Amino acid sequence: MTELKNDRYLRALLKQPVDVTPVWMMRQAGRYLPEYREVRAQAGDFMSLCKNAELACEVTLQPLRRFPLDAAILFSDILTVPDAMGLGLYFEQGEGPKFMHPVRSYDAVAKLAVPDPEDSLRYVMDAVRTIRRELKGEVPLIGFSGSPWTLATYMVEGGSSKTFSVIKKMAFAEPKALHLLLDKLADSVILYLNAQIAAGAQSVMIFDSWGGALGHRAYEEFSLRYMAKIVDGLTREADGRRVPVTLFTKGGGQWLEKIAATGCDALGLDWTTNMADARRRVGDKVALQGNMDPSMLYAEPAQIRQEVATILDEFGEGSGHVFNLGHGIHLDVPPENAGAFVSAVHELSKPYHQK
Ligand SMILES: Cc1c2[nH]c(c1CCC(=O)O)Cc1[nH]c(c(CCC(=O)O)c1C)Cc1[nH]c(c(CCC(=O)O)c1C)Cc1[nH]c(c(C)c1CCC(=O)O)C2
Repeated sequence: MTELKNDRYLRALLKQPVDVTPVWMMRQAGRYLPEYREVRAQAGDFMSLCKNAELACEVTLQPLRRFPLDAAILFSDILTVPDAMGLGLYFEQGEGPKFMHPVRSYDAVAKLAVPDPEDSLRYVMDAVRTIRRELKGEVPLIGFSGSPWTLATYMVEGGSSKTFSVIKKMAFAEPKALHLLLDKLADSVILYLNAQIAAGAQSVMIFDSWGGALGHRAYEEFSLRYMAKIVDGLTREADGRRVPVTLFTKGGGQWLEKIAATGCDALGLDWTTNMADARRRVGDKVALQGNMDPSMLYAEPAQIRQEVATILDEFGEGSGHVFNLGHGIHLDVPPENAGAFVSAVHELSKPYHQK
């Protein structure tokens, strides 16, 4: 195995000393980069890009050529898992992801099988292996998955939703069906992430993008419980190093203590949470990732720099902070502004690591 040249992202997740605060951006590979749009056009559609290991590797590396990011994230999607379960994923222009066969009854859930990651999801593992090889130890590679609840929202609703009325109806009128679905998804995600780790992912992140749509008791019952099951089932060491796990519930600020108690290594924060409060509440247990509002990247570089300075100051001295946006980068952000963000984190964070 090639030695890792820059490991500050992994070190910060384990709260080990670093020289500067590491930074990466959710959705750092994507449509805001002209070079991505070019490769995407070459591939045809988005899923063909995900299924081509060489092209998926190419777009993973694109943002790293432009900016001194401290981690690469696998180019893929959370919806590969339900697709492998046979739901027929497709993307409608301008409307986001859709499923041909949504799952809406106990019987439909009972028929779903847990996918073998080295079979129907082999293209993802091939992408991980290719990216690891091409990274040549420059920075660590992050693998990822959706949370069972977030995956289930797409599978039951049939696509994106604003109200989540179909899945909430299932949650409260037919809870047995939803629990069976969430349990199968948790098993699928454990196999999927462990296969990514075996293929070379050095850290994994679980995106619970829609956990914040649940009430506080429902969040524990339908989302947190299944993420905890996944944390318990994950391989936590590879190549003689710990494989840190980050849980990100968007809109989950009120549940930080409970999320930290799952045994994960780090929490992803969106921009609605104050970093100083978060550190006070859970900073002795877990590292924190986040949390600039992605819309701040529309501002002038000087203002972006000021916002970075404020968030660094909120976190304060010492390790345990991975800088990021509070959610994915918007597709119409000028790439130069993303560059100003990344440089600001490295330049302004030095004094916080000098003890
Ligand atoms: C909810 C969710 C999805 N996918 C994902 C989530 C969880 C994170 C979040 O909350 O944003 C996760 C995801 N999707 C993608 C990544 C790649 C890695 C990265 O750079 O962070 C990751 C980590 C690529 C992508 N996934 C998608 C794109 C755009 C595809 C394109 O090129 O047209 C990319 C770069 C497609 C996708 N896939 C999904 C949506 C809502 C969309 C956007 C649809 C649209 O805007 O048309 C589902």
